[in-house]
Amino acid sequence: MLRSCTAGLRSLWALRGRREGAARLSADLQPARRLFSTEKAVHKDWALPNPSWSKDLKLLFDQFMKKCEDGSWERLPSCKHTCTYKSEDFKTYFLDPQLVEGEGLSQAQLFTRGFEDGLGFEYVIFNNNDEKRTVCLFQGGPYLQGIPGFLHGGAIATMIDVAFGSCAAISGGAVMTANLNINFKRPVPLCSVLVIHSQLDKLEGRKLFVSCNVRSVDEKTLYSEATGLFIKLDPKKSST
Ligand SMILES: CCCCCCCCCCCCCCCC(=O)SCCNC(=O)CCNC(=O)[C@H](O)C(C)(C)COP(=O)(O)OP(=O)(O)OC[C@H]1O[C@@H](n2cnc3c(N)ncnc32)[C@H](O)[C@@H]1OP(=O)(O)O
Repeated sequence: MLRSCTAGLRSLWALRGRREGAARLSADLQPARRLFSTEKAVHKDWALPNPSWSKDLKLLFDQFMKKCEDGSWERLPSCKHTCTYKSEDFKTYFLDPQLVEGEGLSQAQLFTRGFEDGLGFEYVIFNNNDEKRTVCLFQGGPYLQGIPGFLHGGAIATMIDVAFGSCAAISGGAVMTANLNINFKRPVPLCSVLVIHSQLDKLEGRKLFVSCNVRSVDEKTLYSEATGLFIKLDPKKSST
């Protein structure tokens, strides 16, 4: 497995630079764009297949895109730079403009999108609004290694947080993680594809309780289970 990962690494480096092409604006993005209302049309969407995606990831992606056809599911676009966090919604809560658009932040980018193709976090999230749940398809690349040959627990936690964040934001708007609890049940082989099923369990005032399980592509292996608490930011409170 590691050998194929290393071989993949060589071809991945060859792909450097390809991702900075023109923005892809396809019709299937339109429903999800409602969440990202302040996004400029020029931002590239990273939650789309690239040559580093494994056959398994592409297959699952296609299956979920089919589910989007009747409108029950939607694919969430993903930006590398600030379109999510610089949204007007978040500015409301961070009254000090330095925090969201200070000069020192010109290089800021979303942590999970900061790697070259295939080396770090490759993922896409699909949302089912009626059922208040999301499915995140995630391929963890070689730069996310923890113990040799396996994904770092922090990388898994990060992906769970992102999946939870999306699930909670759909119901709560501008939310932040207050608590995460993860049970790591099996080590995850590096470069494998994971399916993270998240759901909103309870909404209690500003508190959104979410849970998820992390499984293999064939759903037979349960790698992790987690719960989280997200808090809808209160416009009357400044978070600074
Ligand atoms: C519209 C835009 C869409 C955008 C589309 C986004 C797509 C998304 C994709 C990316 C997704 C990335 C996902 C990364 C997400 C982070 O990485 S966020 C960064 C990590 N988190 C933080 O830094 C948060 C730090 N903590 C804080 O700032 C504050 O504690 C919080 C969470 C904002 C809450 O503060 P607060 O608003 O003052 O709330 P507070 O009154 O203290 O508590 C409210 C209630 O929650 C309870 N509570 C608060 N904290 C806890 C806790 N830890 N445990 C238990 N209960 C708690 C309180 O007891 C209280 O309960 P009640 O008394 O109401 O019953």
